[in-house]
Amino acid sequence: MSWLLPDDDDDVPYGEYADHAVRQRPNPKANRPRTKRRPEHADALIGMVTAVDRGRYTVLIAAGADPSDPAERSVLAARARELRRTPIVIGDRVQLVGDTSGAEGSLARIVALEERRTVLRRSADDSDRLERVMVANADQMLIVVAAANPEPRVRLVDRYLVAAYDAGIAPLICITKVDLADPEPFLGHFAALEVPVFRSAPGSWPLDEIRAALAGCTTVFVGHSGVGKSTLINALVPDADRATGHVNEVTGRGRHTSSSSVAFRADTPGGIGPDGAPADTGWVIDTPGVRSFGLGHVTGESILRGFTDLAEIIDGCPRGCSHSDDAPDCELDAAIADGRLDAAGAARVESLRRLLK
Ligand SMILES: Nc1nc2c(ncn2[C@@H]2O[C@H](COP(=O)(O)OP(=O)(O)OP(=O)(O)O)[C@@H](O)[C@H]2O)c(=O)[nH]1
Ligand SMILES: [Zn+2]
Repeated sequence: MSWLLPDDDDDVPYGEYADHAVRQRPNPKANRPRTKRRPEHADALIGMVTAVDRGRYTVLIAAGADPSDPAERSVLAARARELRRTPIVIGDRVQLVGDTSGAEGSLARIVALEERRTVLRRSADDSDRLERVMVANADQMLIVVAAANPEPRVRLVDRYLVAAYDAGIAPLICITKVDLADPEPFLGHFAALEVPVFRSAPGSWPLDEIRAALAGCTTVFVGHSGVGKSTLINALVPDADRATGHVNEVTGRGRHTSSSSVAFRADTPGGIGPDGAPADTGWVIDTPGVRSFGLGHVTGESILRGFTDLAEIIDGCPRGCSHSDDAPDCELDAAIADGRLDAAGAARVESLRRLLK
């Protein structure tokens, strides 16, 4: 598929993602008892990667995960040689052996990767079919966009939405700086998608609403530099200490004030997780390296995953239908014409077609 030019801004190189560009396929062996597959790692502990820095992984071992030491702790780890070509990213669940005490100077070893629930990917640019894994196991993507300064762009938000739908991650939008401009005309472009929207301004930050949405989930925050993403994360996670920058008056861009992806635990007091169980925390993943996504690896099929409500109609399309405006005999057109889709449904088709372009 074709895409407009990728974003104009300077992206940090993705050294930390550049391990090896392979699509992770569900591992058919993942459900077998671990002892059968890797007898030598039968007593491995499972932890979650919360930070990656030059070949060293910070892995959180949850309270109770280790019968011999039930305390929660962060452990520094290196990857085992056999995993050399496997990308390990923030959010990955990994098996750890070796010194998992987390003591000063200790180093554990990552010997295996658990199956991923979701994978957020990017390509270097839109013509690149190779993909890099950016974040694993995120449930949601919070797209942070400013009502002004920098000026919001529909196309950029569309691109984030495409990346989210492709990954099987539910999108949310937080529009900041609504003190500077009326956000509604911009938000109108996304109304048909029914993405939850939070409106934010100094003094009226929608922190309680955002916390409620974060509870029990892993949410990756994305946004153009200068939109106020770090300001928001600092408010949600007081000890995150994300550096906030200033928007350059001339270019409207922010400085790249933070440079590595990190997962933070946000308190979500009284929250309810997606499974209906009480959840007093949620994970926030900040991705400063991601100013734009190369979407060369994305297919129309994968975007359609975000439009399950249209799936039944699309089943009636001719084989190989692109579902675009000019696709002959696309069933979506028929459904609009005969009233199976109402005005809201038609608007949703229009949004889908914009994303498919
Ligand atoms: N007027 C207004 N300014 C805001 C708002 N939110 C953040 N800012 C300001 O916008 C500037 C950029 O905010 P940051 O939080 O550093 O933006 P960022 O998206 O994290 O940018 P990078 O750190 O470059 O990735 C700072 O000067 C903030 O104080 C808002 O709701 N209204
Ligand atoms: Zn079609």
